[in-house]
Amino acid sequence: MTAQYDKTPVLQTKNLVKRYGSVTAIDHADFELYPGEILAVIGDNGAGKSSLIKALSGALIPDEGEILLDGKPVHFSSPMEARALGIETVYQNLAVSPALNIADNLYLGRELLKPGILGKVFRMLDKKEMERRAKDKMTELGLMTIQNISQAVESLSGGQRQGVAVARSALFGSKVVIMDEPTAALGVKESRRVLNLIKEVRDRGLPIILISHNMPHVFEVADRIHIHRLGKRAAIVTPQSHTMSDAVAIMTGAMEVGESEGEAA
Ligand SMILES: Nc1ncnc2c1ncn2[C@@H]1O[C@H](COP(=O)(O)OP(=O)(O)OP(=O)(O)O)[C@@H](O)[C@H]1O
Repeated sequence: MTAQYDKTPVLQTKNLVKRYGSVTAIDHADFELYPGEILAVIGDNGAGKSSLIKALSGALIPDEGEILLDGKPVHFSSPMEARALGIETVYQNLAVSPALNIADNLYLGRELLKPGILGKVFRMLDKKEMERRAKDKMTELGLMTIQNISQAVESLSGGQRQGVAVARSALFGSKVVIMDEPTAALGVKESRRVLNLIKEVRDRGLPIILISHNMPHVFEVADRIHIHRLGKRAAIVTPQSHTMSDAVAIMTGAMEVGESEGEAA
């Protein structure tokens, strides 16, 4: 799926504000994610990226401003509420349970149950169906180098674990997948796999917000790059319009991007 910038943004903020005492972590921030794109969010430490992403994933309640999903205002008071509307987040510290197997991890907290014989009270886990669907999703994403769906996650490499977390987000995220530093803890080869996986998820129709400090990774996979500075968007650039050093200069305030260039926030 190619990016559709003429459509209504899938996820958007208008004038979003979050203050912690005297610190304004989100300062009237505007943000747009369009269908079919990988949007990278970059910024210096403390620029407010995490706060913005937390607001979009329901982990933080903003003080002011609006969040719109498919053009309609939404109010999340917990990550569960955002998830219920199709916004899945893959956190940096990987919410996978090492002792459980791959299929169980994919369905953790959202287990499938067998139709109840004794009504809804004593329903059993539908292990077979969970394994079947997990296998389908892992195969679809090209992740079935992981041989056995009932393999414990603790026996997987860091990249494979990240793959399980990404597969889970692709399985349940019906609107948006947010990935927070997905390659931060990975080696070169494993990062490559995860980057390919991110592109695969985008190509299958789910837009992605990628938060990363890794400029080469950002410039490799992003369709657009949202540069955050001092609590709000400083610019939108693309890997074609700007270099990595331009992006760093915009992040630090050494370069300003003017409206006339048509790329400014
Ligand atoms: N829970 C909190 N309480 C008080 N201040 C906070 C809290 N969370 C964030 N901040 C402050 O808000 C500002 C933005 O922080 P945030 O973590 O969103 O930035 P970031 O761009 O994600 O940084 P990093 O790249 O270092 O993770 C910082 O000044 C930070 O100290």
